Amino acid sequence: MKPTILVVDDKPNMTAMLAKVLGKLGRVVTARGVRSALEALEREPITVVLCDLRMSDGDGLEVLRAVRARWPGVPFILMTAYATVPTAVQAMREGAYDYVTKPFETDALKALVERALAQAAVLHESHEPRDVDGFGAMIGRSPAMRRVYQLIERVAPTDATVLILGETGTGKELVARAIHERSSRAPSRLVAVNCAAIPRSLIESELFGHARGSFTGATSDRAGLFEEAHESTLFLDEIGELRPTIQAKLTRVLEERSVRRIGEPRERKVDVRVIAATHRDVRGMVKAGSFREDLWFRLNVCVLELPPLRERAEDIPLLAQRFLAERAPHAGSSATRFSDAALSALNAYRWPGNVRELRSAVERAAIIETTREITLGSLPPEIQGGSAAGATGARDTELAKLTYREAVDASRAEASRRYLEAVLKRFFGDVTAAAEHAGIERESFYRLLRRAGLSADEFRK
Ligand SMILES: Nc1ncnc2c1ncn2[C@@H]1O[C@H](COP(=O)(O)OP(=O)(O)OP(=O)(O)O)[C@@H](O)[C@H]1O
Repeated sequence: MKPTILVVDDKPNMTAMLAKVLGKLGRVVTARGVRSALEALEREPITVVLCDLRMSDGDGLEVLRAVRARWPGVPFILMTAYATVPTAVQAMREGAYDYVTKPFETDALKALVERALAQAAVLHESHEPRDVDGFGAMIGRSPAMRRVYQLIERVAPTDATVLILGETGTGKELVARAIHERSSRAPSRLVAVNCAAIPRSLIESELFGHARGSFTGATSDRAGLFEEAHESTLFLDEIGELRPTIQAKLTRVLEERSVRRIGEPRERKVDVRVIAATHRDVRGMVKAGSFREDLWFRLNVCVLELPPLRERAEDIPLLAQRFLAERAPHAGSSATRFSDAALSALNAYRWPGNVRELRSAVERAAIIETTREITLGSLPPEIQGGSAAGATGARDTELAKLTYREAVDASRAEASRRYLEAVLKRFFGDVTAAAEHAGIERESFYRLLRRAGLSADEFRK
């Protein structure tokens, strides 16, 4: 549902200007005074109110009081001249979301309204969640996931920058796609980039583009991903991996809404909605000085946190069942359900690789299993855990059910995971050092980690 912004001012040129500026963020409804503002609030659902203080038929504070009393979830922003700032402070005490002093910068006002819209989305989330099993490609019916779905619905139609936080494999990319698909930018392709997978020396040119000859290897002019995502959405995954210099440049692009290719003096306007994601603790990084505070302020307009799978264990059987139903036919398996022991092992496991790890565990089990029921023995050893049936003896009989190729592939995957864990442990989660030691490119190392459902973070603690 598109958010509705109510703009209240008795000067027609002001309402017209604001309607134009805020039109990108949602539907704008205008009112010329206190009475017509209250009528609009009665008439239709309003998401955010932006209201002048002094109007010919009364005072903005009257509107504020009515909003606080009857629509308490609707953020209220007061517009005021410098001379009346004490009244604005009074308005804040009475529960206004914020105030702006006239004359104001339109960009700053837009950013403020965006924040208020995001706040309205968060408040809305506390309303009764609908009873659903999933949302688009996302599966899950836990209250935590239903809140995520509601937030997606609320922020999608706004142009607000969104930051998605969550451990590896929690579905950050799925969320980014869901937001894009529900936005007015959906007809254009979402441009996605994993910042950790691009070599450090290339990331600046990859994002912002370059002019021919601007560095060795720049043999032709090249547009960056920001330009490629013009009029669409740019998904910046693993944003916590960006170096401070790139963070600074990114902040500037978000502020100015224009990019400068490396080696080019001119600015190019871009209309891009940014959705960023990271599995890192950015708040901690800001405190530690490794993530720029100004970029954090730009990104935290709307923060969407995805819970780790172990904190929404009620979703595990549902996810496992769906993944099995999807996979079994392709794997030539007749398995349609899980044994009780297998289900309780799935429920008890910690899932450091979250949904991605669950999906690959189920897919692997579907290949191994020859009966109609996935048994404990078909699950990866770390998931079988300490349970007696999961002891090595049982594994050999399971192994014997496989073809040679399946058995070797499964052991290779296991050996790879054990090796990755061991080197990450040795280098305390420092991927660059671990990859160098392993003799593998950093990007390939990340790919292997993903495949194994591992996160370097686990080893940093
Ligand atoms: N709620 C969910 N329902 C169904 N599938 C999911 C869900 N969450 C994640 N997945 C699946 O898990 C895998 C990982 O998801 P995704 O790539 O979105 O995670 P991520 O958080 O972006 O991971 P990373 O931080 O490693 O990039 C994908 O195969 C995705 O389809």
